[in-house]
Amino acid sequence: MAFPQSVRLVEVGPRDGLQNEPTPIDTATKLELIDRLGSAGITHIEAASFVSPKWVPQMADHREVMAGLKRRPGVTYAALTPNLRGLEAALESGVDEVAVFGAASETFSQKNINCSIAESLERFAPVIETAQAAKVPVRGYVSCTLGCPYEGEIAPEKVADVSRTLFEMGCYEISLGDTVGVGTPLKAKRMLECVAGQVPLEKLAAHFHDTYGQALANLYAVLEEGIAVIDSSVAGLGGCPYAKGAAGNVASEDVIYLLNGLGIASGIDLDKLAETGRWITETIGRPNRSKVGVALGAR
Ligand SMILES: CC(C)(COP(=O)([O-])OP(=O)([O-])OC[C@H]1O[C@@H](n2cnc3c(N)ncnc32)[C@H](O)[C@@H]1OP(=O)([O-])[O-])[C@@H](O)C(=O)NCCC(=O)NCCSC(=O)C[C@@](C)(O)CC(=O)[O-]
Repeated sequence: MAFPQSVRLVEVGPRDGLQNEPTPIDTATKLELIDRLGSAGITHIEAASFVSPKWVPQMADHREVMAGLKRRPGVTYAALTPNLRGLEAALESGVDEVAVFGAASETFSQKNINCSIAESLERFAPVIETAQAAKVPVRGYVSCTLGCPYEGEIAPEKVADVSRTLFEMGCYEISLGDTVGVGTPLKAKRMLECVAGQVPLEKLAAHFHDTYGQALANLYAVLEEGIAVIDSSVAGLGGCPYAKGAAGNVASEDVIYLLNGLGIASGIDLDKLAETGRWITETIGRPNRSKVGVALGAR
């Protein structure tokens, strides 16, 4: 395979990036972040998560976030919906797209959504059907594709199995999560090859965390295989509440710098994005984990 000509960036900072923050972040800050990301040219933003506020308190203002969006034409505002209750609330809030999130690890599934993989798929079936009836596209996440914080190694065949099931159930795209950021390039390539044997490559996305500093190298490996959708988080914000020690997603700024160097189009203004990364990290008092963002800020 060859590199894709263009990549669609799915910005998950307002959701994955903020969901694990220990101190409350006000809705106005989340809304300004989303607006700035849109102004930098990002066309796909995961804005909220309709999960239980007992499980993830930081996402409790999902309705207020959706209601307060300054919607930009051409931008998709998406949200996570783990069950029918979350979906119904998301649809009432006018969401453009929803996502169900499963795992390739039984233990992670239990810790994250309190059910087995099989039970999660049963739970997602009516979510997908109802969303489709409302003409709202559904994305499917698979966590722990390159390793699990509880079980260690995960067989690529297991990842392929869950991915195929979600795809056949009606998810239009499957996002492959290296939830704990333990992957390395060859492993990422092999996992992708295995999954692409079951789900068309153009329906797959890479969602890599950067705990071990391998995320950009892993992305390069899967870009070479033709992956054309990448999830990332501005300033590398984030971490999963149910994957202790996991760092944030690969930083969006670093991904765009890599893509620019490869001549792969993204339509994103790197300077505006980097400025947004510096603004949000200063506002919430977090280190900026984008090397590109820090370097551009120092010029
Ligand atoms: C799925 C559940 C709800 C099951 O949780 P449960 O306890 O099994 O379900 P339940 O039906 O018994 O509900 C428990 C409580 O939550 C309420 N509840 C139930 N559903 C909702 C809802 N939709 N919205 C608001 N409230 C809800 C429900 O009413 C009840 O409240 P109580 O009666 O105790 O007062 C729970 O486990 C949960 O919310 N988990 C979310 C975990 C999460 O958000 N994790 C982070 C996102 S995944 C991720 O980051 C990975 C990803 C996607 O980025 C990819 C990667 O990197 O790998």
